Amino acid sequence: MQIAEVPPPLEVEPSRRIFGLETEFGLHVVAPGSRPITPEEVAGHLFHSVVQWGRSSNVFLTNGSRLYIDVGAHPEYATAECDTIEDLIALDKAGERIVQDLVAEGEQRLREAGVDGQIHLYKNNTDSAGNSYGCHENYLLRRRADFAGFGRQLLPFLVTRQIVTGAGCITRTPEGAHYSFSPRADHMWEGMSSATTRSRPMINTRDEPHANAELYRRMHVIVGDSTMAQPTTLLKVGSTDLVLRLLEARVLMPDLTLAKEMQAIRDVAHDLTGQATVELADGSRMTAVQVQQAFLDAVKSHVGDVIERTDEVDSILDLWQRGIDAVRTQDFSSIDTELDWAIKHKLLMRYQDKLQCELDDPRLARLELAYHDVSPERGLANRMEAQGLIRTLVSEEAITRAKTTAPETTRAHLRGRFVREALASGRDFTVDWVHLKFTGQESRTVLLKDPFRYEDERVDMLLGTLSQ
Ligand SMILES: Nc1ncnc2c1ncn2[C@@H]1O[C@H](COP(=O)(O)OP(=O)(O)OP(=O)(O)O)[C@@H](O)[C@H]1O
Ligand SMILES: [Mg+2]
Repeated sequence: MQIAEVPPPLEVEPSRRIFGLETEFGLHVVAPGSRPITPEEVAGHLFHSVVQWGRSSNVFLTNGSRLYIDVGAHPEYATAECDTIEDLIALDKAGERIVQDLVAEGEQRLREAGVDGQIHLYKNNTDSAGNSYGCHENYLLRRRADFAGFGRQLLPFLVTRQIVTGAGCITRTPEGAHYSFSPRADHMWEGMSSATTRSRPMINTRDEPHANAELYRRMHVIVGDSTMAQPTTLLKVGSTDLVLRLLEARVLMPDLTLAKEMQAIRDVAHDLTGQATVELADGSRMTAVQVQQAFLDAVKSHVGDVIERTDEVDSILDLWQRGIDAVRTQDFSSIDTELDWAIKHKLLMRYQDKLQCELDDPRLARLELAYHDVSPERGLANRMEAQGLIRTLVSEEAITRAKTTAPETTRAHLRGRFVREALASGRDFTVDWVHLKFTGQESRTVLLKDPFRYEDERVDMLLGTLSQ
């Protein structure tokens, strides 16, 4: 394999970061009276058109993102590298639209195969069989960072951030049902490790930076819930980014190391009052509200020095504080159009009241599921957004553009251009996060080790060969 010479990395401001979100979607068919049908068969029909143009069920799109079928027949969409949270939200929402666009043809092909059914795609974290699937967050870090130390300091933050950024869920137990902050919390097995399947950790430490490994690492956070409401995504990624910025600047942070992370994440999830305490390594106890407030205070005290004040930083801090206050005061009205768990809680309480039923009533379970349906018509979150009941941060035009166009200020721009022009030319090609190549012996592989570089002569030359 010939590899074109790699240019030196760009000098970028230390505050610039690359973000990416990976989402696994739940796939479900409603086909009463039909023959048995496996998830693999449904996934095959759903991805038929993708395989037609991409010759694989694992493709990169013109928006720089990756779309594929993961184990367990879950469609997965991994956003392209973004260097702003606004781009990330637009690309994340674009992913919902992209998978939903496959549904009509998938249903048509199902009918041809003798199954008259509706395909539903859910951006949620558990299925009815109790399996859990995730939304993974990726944050670029500088290599000199003390990765393990950062992870340890980040864990108390990740364990407790669910009180603001959780998706909310009805938890059923032998003693009855209750509402919890996070559907993902019960499915985490350990704090940090390099395995995702065997023992599901909150931070995956596998060292695969998808970038120049001498300069960068990728923090792969797998404890988060999939978020529907755009402000929840902003807060989830934005607050984590701000805490990482403090760690990178090595400012003194309170030591909130937890004694038992797994116990803590479950206790916090199941206590909507925010009063349950977690045990710290030094034997003291704090509530989740106090832990989150300590992180928020640390961040606030460095706005103006370590953290540059921007409108976005202000809106993250404002929502973060309102979220904590809502749990502390048990008055959720100031966040119930912005934070998923509170939006869903309000919706479910209203229907429970109307139906005069218990919380474990199947009609409420259906409502909860419908919240996560990515269909614009059937999905409740989407319909609530359209009615102004859920706040949005990016325009529908920006989301539509993000379905086909990559962010302009990261490596994804080069990948998007390459995929677009290669598809138009009909030449076979292979692409991943760091490589671009036309298939064939004579073609060079372009190695894109710098995720911040969005212009590159080698890519121009490679694409120039198309017109020769
Ligand atoms: N250098 C980087 N820093 C941070 N995020 C990155 C970087 N390069 C790529 N990403 C993001 O990481 C995510 C990678 O998703 P993908 O599902 O392909 O990866 P993976 O976690 O490596 O693998 P898998 O899911 O197959 O185990 C994407 O969202 C992408 O935008
Ligand atoms: Mg992945």
